[in-house]
Amino acid sequence: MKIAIIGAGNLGLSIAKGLIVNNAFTTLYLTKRKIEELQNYEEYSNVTVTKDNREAVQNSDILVFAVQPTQMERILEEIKDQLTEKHVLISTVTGFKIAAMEAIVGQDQFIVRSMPNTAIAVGKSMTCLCSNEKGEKRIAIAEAIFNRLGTSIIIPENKMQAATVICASGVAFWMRLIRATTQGAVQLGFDAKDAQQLAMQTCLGASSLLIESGKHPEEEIDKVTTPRGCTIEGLNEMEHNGLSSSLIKGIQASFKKINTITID
Ligand SMILES: NC(=O)C1=CN([C@@H]2O[C@H](COP(=O)(O)OP(=O)(O)OC[C@H]3O[C@@H](n4cnc5c(N)ncnc54)[C@H](O)[C@@H]3O)[C@@H](O)[C@H]2O)C=CC1
Ligand SMILES: O=C(O)[C@@H]1CCC=N1
Repeated sequence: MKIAIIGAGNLGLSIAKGLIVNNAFTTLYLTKRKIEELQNYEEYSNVTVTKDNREAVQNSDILVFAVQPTQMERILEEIKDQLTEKHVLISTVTGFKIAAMEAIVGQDQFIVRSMPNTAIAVGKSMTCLCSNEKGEKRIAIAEAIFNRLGTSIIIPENKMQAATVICASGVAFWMRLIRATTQGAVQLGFDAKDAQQLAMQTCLGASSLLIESGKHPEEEIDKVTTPRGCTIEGLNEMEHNGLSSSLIKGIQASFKKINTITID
């Protein structure tokens, strides 16, 4: 596959790392305004680093757009006359709807909207996908890419905003929970390194239990909470202080914010 990542910033480079580690491309173009920051990638013989989006589009089939929402319109305008039947456009751009892309490049393009997360760098992204009508014929290509770099599901476009919060912002939410657990472990006497390892691996174990068993979290919680034991004591104290409520309110705030970020 000849892939171009238009906008090799935080997410674009995470995708590039995942593609490189998994050897999942024939050629890879990385574009960015300040390409000096991408020097490390020039050592790969099949990776090209350039400021020239048009060169990247001309020499690639799969175009992954990973620019800020306010940059997307200009970039689509810049490359639209180069699009041919070989191209599949995969946008990761938050809040930028398929109709807005079609308004610029036309409906007769294979358009996929995706919402991956930065765990794509280590092949563990939860990615949500949807497409325009024409894109339905090639969404399988996007699925193949994202399944190689994690797990993907196809959802209706009207759920992409929610998917952004849960999957993309979600990485930051879980990181903060791991960080807070680490701080607690340090207070209980572990050094910082051990504390983080305990927090990370316990998080991975909890998640793996659910993924492999298909069970509800409360069923697993019941197995841990000894009556009158320390776990229920801690859990109830957390809930009295608003743990679940705080998370849910944060998710709502994040969701509402997306309505404004293409306008700022
Ligand atoms: N960071 C994340 O975890 C996620 C981000 N997203 C979305 O992906 C998009 C990118 O996000 P980030 O990587 O965080 O942003 P970023 O700001 O780190 O990356 C954007 C990149 O685009 C480059 N760029 C700007 N104008 C350009 C142009 N004309 N041609 C080529 N490159 C250009 C910038 O130099 C920058 O490196 C955003 O729309 C964001 O909402 C979606 C899911 C997760
Ligand atoms: O924070 C943001 O706006 C972007 C979208 C999801 C992750 N990062």
